[in-house]
Amino acid sequence: MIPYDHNKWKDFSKEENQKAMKAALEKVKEDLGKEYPLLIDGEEVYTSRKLVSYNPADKKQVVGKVSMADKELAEKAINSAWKHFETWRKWPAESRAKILFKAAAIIRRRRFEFSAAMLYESGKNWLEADADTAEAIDFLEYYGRQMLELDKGKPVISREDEHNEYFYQPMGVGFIIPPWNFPFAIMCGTAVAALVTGNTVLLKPSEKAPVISAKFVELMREAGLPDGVLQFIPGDPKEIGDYIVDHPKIRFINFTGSRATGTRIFERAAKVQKGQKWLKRVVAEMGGKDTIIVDKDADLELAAKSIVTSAFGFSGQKCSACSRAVIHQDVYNQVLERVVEMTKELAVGDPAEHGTFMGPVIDDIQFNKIREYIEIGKQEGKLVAGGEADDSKGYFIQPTIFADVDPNARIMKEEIFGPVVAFSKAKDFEELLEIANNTDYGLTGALISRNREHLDRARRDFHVGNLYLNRGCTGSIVGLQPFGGFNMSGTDAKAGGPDYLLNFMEPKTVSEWL
Ligand SMILES: NC(=O)c1ccc[n+]([C@@H]2O[C@H](COP(=O)([O-])OP(=O)(O)OC[C@H]3O[C@@H](n4cnc5c(N)ncnc54)[C@H](O)[C@@H]3O)[C@@H](O)[C@H]2O)c1
Ligand SMILES: N[C@@H](CCC=O)C(=O)O
Repeated sequence: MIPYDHNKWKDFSKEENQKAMKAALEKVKEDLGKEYPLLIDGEEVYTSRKLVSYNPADKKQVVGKVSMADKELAEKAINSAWKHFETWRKWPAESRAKILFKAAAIIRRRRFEFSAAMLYESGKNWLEADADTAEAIDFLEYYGRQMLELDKGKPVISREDEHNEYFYQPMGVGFIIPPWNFPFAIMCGTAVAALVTGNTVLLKPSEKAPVISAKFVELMREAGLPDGVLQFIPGDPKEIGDYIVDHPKIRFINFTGSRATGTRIFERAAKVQKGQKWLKRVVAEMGGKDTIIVDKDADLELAAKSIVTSAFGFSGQKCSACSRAVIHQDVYNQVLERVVEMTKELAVGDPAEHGTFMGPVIDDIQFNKIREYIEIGKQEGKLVAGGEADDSKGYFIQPTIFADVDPNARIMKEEIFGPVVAFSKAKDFEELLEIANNTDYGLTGALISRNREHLDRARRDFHVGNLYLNRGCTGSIVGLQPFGGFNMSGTDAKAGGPDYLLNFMEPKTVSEWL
């Protein structure tokens, strides 16, 4: 087998890629408004209640309608998943991995189509959508190979008359709860990690991006995933979320999303329910309040570029987004001016247009929340760019910068999840680090510096799960930068890393007296 290699992003300066993307956007347009079923026990189920998915760049355009599960259907899905666990867990690891490799191959052949579907549903621009599709392929290829390795177990010591073994086995039925912002990559990665390890799962997609999940389910079936292994149960999280999390027959939960939902799930899952025979395992990857710090001797052009791309890529709707820029006082004005200059050049508009840097935010809820934070920002700092918002057609917010913000201000501490970055000044490197570490979170961060001693200090003392030196703080790649954060950013499961699959397996020791 060829070794794992990260899928390179498409170069949209090439005419062939531009043509392919335009053709895919036209093709996918024909599918807009289509209805998608649930998948329970291998059967497609259409229900009368639907999640209606709208294009955030054109809120009248319906992307698709996805059937909704209720508690009764969720119960059916749990029972079916246990039934099929009995066969799936015995499949050879290699056969399970081959389904992932096949799925990756199908996506590669239809790459632009998946990206186009995501663009309509989530408002990602061409490059962000392509990177999301590439990451989904990476997860499939990487986890498939990781499983083949894990299947060998780990060596333990035997004795003369005693043979000892240590290996990993699947756990049972898992509940997969992805966010909407990496609607393909994270949804696919969190699901297939649990599947390739031999578990059966219930996948409840985000209500804000159910269509791309429905397409993923079609894809996995096409790739040969047997019936009943993946139960697809979109629905209202308020109606079925707690019910499934609390259910005594759920063995583990793989959640990615906000701190509020993650901590709720973590607490509820800790309670042992009547009839429950295990302690539930919970992976909860949550939010961030990520900082780029700039040292006095830094490459200032690199600093400005890193801040702009990390703060405003995909309208700041990444858990890794730079929402705080903390700059050494000696270079503060220069960096701020350059960032404002670059920001004013960003193309904001319809993501379907080639060349758009920033599309809309996902929906009215996020739109209103971000606008509220912009108002708070006006009290807490000096608005030096953006601040305007327009929801007449889609949910557009201009890239926004606040200067001279106190390190303890709300916009410096709370996750906004939108195109808003706050600037603070620090007197020396100690203070840069101190401010960087002053939130409840600990997901990503970056230091721009030419000082080797400071780079080494940051490596040890900048308390984030993903630290970047002399580059921006977004854009982790499967197998290259395993991803996950400290503190209130979650359980640090490190998606796309060599330890991730262990979250969905239990190690077993077998000792035989000879
Ligand atoms: N750390 C990471 O790797 C990572 C990656 C992507 C996004 N995020 C974070 O995710 C958040 C944005 O995503 P979001 O808006 O989809 O988050 P969210 O918490 O609103 O929703 C996440 C998922 O949880 C579900 N959910 C909501 N209530 C539930 C309940 N009671 N029981 C079960 N499921 C429930 C939702 O339907 C959705 O599928 C941000 O905070 C972002 O930082 C983190
Ligand atoms: N892994 C992504 C962030 C995922 C969260 O939104 C990045 O590194 O930018």
